[in-house]
Amino acid sequence: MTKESMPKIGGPRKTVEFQRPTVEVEGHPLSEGFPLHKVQLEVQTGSDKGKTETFEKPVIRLGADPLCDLVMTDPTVSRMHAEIRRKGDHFELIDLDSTNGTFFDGERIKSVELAPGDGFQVGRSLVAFSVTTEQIAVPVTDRTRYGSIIGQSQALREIFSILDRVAPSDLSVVIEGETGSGKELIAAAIHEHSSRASKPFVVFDCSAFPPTLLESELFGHEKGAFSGASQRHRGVFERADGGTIFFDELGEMDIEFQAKFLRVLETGDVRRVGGESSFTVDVRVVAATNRDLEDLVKERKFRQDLYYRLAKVRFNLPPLRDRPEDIPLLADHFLNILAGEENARPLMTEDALRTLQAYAWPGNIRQLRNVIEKAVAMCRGGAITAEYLRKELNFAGFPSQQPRTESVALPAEPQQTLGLSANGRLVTVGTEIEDSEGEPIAFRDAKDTLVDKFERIYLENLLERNKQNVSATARDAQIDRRHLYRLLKKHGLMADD
Ligand SMILES: Nc1ncnc2c1ncn2[C@@H]1O[C@H](COP(=O)(O)OP(=O)(O)OP(=O)(O)O)[C@@H](O)[C@H]1O
Repeated sequence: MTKESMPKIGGPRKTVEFQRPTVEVEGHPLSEGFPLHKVQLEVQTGSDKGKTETFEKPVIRLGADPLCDLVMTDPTVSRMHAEIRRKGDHFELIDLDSTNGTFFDGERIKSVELAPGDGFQVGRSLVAFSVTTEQIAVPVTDRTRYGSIIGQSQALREIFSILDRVAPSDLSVVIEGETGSGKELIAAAIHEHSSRASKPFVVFDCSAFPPTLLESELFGHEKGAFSGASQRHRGVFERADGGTIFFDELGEMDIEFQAKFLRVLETGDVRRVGGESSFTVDVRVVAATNRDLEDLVKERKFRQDLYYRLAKVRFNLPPLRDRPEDIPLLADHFLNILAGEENARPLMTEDALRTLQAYAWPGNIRQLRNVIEKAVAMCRGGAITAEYLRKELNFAGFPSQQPRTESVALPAEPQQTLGLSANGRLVTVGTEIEDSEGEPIAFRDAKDTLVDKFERIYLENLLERNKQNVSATARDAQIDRRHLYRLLKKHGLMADD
């Protein structure tokens, strides 16, 4: 390694520009506030005439029972008479087998879709239904924890604030972020903080099934529906009824299948493969992707209507290297949970912590956890030192494994280079700030170019070291094999098939 490319660990850290996470709620940036939809019910006739209440809940129950949300004294109203359910953008009025019935447009109904401005009748009382939308400013919370998600960076605290609002609603959520950055953990926390918490949370990896199997995996199949279908199979939607489905790697879902998927999301009606009739399910959807879905939509690899249906709330979860402030808390948390007994917990020196904060973490928090797990075993009861970590993180001797040098993304010194030494080669990647026309390059574009170059060099070298063995390369890089395949394809290092 040349002197120039030696990392300066423990030196003063220059300020790296804080990148706000992109958080959009129903297409509006969070900075414009959070649109909160409230349902308003006004009783217009009968003994409760004039009673007006607003609700934020996904299910509003009307009846004579004091446990109902809108409690009515009209003697023709049953104890649990009817309920209004929010289903994504829609609202449904459902009669709960009341004695005197629920009426809409003069007809007794079992269930009907309600639009703002509609009126309906429970027993003899007429009720007006409306929806109000308020823009609510979302302050950044002081909390450093949301369920089991830990972090104190401004990015995470903003996300905690929005989760506070979003989790109890039934809004579908799309989380974008690199592998290992905590997308599944956020999905699980959303479920745990919703009224669905006691119902199933089912994870479905869209990249794990070929297009031909997607339908039977998601919707189930009847016995004999196709050769090999020796039993009736309950699909993911059926198993998750009442709960939440987390669709991981959503960007990988076969485009042909997306129309069917969207139909089920819109209607809640599922038909098993080979089945004669359909049944209704009620699920909330949280999805994750490490690709930019908007780009996929532009490239016509992802349906726009499905994107709009799912991305009611969209988070961009920043990679760990962009939120080093989270590392001390995360390191402490992992030391606590991984050390077992207190006296087995090694100390972490300040220099060691700074080393962790200077490192680029291609495998994000998953990799941090793995490194600490190993350190706990190796340094049992002693100290985790910067020296140990440097060795450990340099173990493969590859570029990304080097702790970050101060020359990365330093706005004041734009022409500095990131020296990457691998297999005796010195690779220099410029952090250009101007294009060939002399026009400034946006921070994001410059960073993407640099990261692309880095990914390619890193993968080429690691593959070479592992004699092109993909499994070994994924293991050394501490990334998921499927993610590695995608990166290899992206950089043309592997044939498409
Ligand atoms: N903020 C956090 N606090 C505590 N643990 C975290 C945090 N973020 C991630 N983790 C832990 O890091 C590991 C990886 O997280 P997770 O599986 O949620 O990432 P992911 O983005 O879904 O990854 P992939 O894209 O590869 O599926 C898990 O063990 C998770 O518990």
